Amino acid sequence: ERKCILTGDWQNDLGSNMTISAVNGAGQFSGLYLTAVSATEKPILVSPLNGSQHVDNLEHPTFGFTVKWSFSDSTTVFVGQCFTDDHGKETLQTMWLLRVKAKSMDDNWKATTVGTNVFTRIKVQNM
Ligand SMILES: O=C(CCCC[C@@H]1SC[C@@H]2NC(=O)N[C@@H]21)NCCc1cc([N+](=O)[O-])ccc1O
Repeated sequence: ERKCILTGDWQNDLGSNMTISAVNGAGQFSGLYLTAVSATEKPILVSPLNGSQHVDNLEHPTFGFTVKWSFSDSTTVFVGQCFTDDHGKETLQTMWLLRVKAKSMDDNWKATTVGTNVFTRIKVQNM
């Protein structure tokens, strides 16, 4: 009964922020991701994301998206589900895979890390 469309601004437990644009009829979306943490010394920059969510049954839809990091040769894919509590508060429960560029095939085994992130909506303070 409570709908969860991913459009809007989100923050996760690491303090990273993401803005998801309009979700089209097919459930596809794009957006921007500003990570609060990184595993590289390079300056962190806003990075593009693309993904899709289920829109057939909007109750607690699953989704996935890919962040192509603009400041390092690495990629993260997030997959998860949107949950809405009895007060209408939405959370995104996700797991991610971060793939870094291995120097050689010998280093391929250690090039992917996994983790979880929970996102909540950033409420825009009204004046
Ligand atoms: O750090 C990044 C980009 C930001 C990832 C932020 C993550 S995404 C999941 C989690 N959730 C969230 O919000 N932020 C974090 N790329 C790896 C850099 C790197 C490291 C090594 N190395 O360590 O060897 C080698 C080559 C490399 O290119």
